[in-house]
Amino acid sequence: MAARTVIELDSVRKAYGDGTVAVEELSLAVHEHEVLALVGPSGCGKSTTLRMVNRLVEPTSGRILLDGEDVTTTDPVALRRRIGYVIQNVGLFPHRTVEANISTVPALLGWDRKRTRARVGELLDLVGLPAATYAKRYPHELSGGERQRIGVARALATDPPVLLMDEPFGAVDPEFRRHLQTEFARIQVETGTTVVLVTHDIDEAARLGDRIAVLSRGGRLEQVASPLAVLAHPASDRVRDFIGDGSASRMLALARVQQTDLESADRIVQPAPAPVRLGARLTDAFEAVAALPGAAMGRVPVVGESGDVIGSLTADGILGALRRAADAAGADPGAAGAPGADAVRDAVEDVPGREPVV
Ligand SMILES: Nc1ncnc2c1ncn2[C@@H]1O[C@H](COP(=O)(O)OP(=O)(O)OP(=O)(O)O)[C@@H](O)[C@H]1O
Repeated sequence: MAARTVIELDSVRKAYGDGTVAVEELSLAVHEHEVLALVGPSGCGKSTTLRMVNRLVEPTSGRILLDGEDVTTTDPVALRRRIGYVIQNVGLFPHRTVEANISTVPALLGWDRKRTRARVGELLDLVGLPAATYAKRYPHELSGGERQRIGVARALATDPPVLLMDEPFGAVDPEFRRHLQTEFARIQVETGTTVVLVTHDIDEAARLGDRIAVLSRGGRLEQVASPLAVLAHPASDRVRDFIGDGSASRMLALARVQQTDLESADRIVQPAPAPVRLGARLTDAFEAVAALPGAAMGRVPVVGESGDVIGSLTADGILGALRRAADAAGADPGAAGAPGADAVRDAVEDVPGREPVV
């Protein structure tokens, strides 16, 4: 069954007062429960697009529908209660405690104290910051990453069906950013919230997005597809330029080890290296194969759900898996020069023990 469309942009255009065209004839549908990552170079209209959905910016022409209802005819205050909004640096109220910050919208909606307090506790648990420690703190008593998480908790307070996030992890250092991304992915799966995530970081988009929409300057939609399809088969030179190098490693992170990638377990050299699980990310399999000493002939055992060894994986198996992933994403993996195939070839080039790829 086709996913339900929650947000629909229909030929939306935004020209600012000074004549700058930020968004040009943009048509795009966001499906229920998905994370749609909106990416593109600086100034390509990502934030403008996001802010038109919750009416912080009014479109010049075109229509934006939320659950089939034209947002321009919806009361903006009522609209924003249905749409959570998280921005970089969060914008927490500095003189209010964490608890009061998260309670902002519930208070506007007239929730009683008991219900609000229970909800604050739930949300703090959800973002991994226990109420006993954090509820009474002020924003200046939190780290940047903690503030960011409170921003997410605040945006989710009334369980909005839609969450708009504008560079939500932009202000934190790379290592913690990764951690927040993992947390966010977990929370999104748990809540099922439909999310539009603006980022200029293709890795973040590939990691978190169910689909990626790539915009180019002037707010033109270049491609909207799954992360693998975008990485393996960029629709235009502008998309290819934006993705830049490194798409093989991103594809490794997105594809999984499947039964068809395996060879027999017979040739595993003893003592056997630590196994990889069927269904593991190719990144993990790649790292396991790359770490093998030469004597192991570049072969790791693969275990099934029961923990039994069901086969072995080599660098060529990983290459095959990447080609399959590229294939499934729409590229022609066999074609010389197909971006997926080239990227894959480069990715496995230095793995010890692999046969040369002909
Ligand atoms: N209020 C405004 N008045 C005039 N031009 C604006 C205004 N806001 C944004 N713009 C312009 O519209 C274009 C799109 O801006 P927008 O902020 O939507 O891009 P973006 O893709 O989110 O950029 P970034 O990644 O740098 O945040 C830019 O050229 C910007 O200068």
